[in-house]
Amino acid sequence: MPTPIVQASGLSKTYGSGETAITALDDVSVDFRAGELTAIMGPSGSGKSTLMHCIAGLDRADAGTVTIDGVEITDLDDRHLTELRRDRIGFVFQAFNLLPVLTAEENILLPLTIAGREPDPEWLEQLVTTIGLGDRRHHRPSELSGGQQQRVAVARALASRPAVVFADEPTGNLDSRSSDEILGLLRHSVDGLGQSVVMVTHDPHAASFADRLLVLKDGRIVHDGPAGGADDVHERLRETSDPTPTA
Ligand SMILES: Nc1ncnc2c1ncn2[C@@H]1O[C@H](COP(=O)(O)OP(=O)(O)OP(=O)(O)O)[C@@H](O)[C@H]1O
Repeated sequence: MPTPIVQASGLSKTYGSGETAITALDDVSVDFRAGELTAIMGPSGSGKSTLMHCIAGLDRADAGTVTIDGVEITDLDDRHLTELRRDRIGFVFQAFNLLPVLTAEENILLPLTIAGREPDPEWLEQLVTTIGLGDRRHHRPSELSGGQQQRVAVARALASRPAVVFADEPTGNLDSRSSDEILGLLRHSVDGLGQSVVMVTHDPHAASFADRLLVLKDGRIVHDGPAGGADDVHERLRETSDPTPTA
């Protein structure tokens, strides 16, 4: 078995203290393999964002360890953690977070520009071709549709050829057609470009694009298996939800 690209072990995180304390993560251990698209689902408040933020080095867990691409991030100081995030991790959020004064292509290159790194021209061309913007690569975000803006955000996340891309509700702001384009793009980034993606979503249809489905509940993983189709995802969510109260 190849070494996982992300390994999390014994992650726990509690917000607040005393009677009002909330356990957002309760001793979670999970590995993410390279070359896979994983969907993380679960009810509101089940700990999805907290898990993603802790494994992506955006937040620190109270206990446990996280290793990304062979580097244990738990021990890194803030400066090295920032560098690792910049160089080895791609992020896609629900809000596209593009800089309005830059063109699409400049936005894609921004993380490399900030890092003082030269883009790999072949990779850049492949990305721009993949997101299918054509001449619009020189347009500003305000001149692009929401779906096009998110395609730019996906290309930006992939620009540094990261070890892993974390996507938090990447289709939350999009209509169904644009959503499918973004999900197809994330799928292609895995199948065609050899990338690894971990995606938080509320949408069973979005999760059906994944290879693997994790379901969280009360800060614990209650299901881990192949994603299957949207009906299978619905069924896994039903199985892991609270039983309907019978009065
Ligand atoms: N900064 C915070 N301060 C206090 N409690 C928090 C904080 N962030 C999250 N929580 C709590 O931790 C628990 C897990 O939150 P988290 O945002 O990880 O859940 P989620 O599954 O991503 O929810 P959603 O689907 O609504 O985004 C929730 O009970 C939430 O209220």
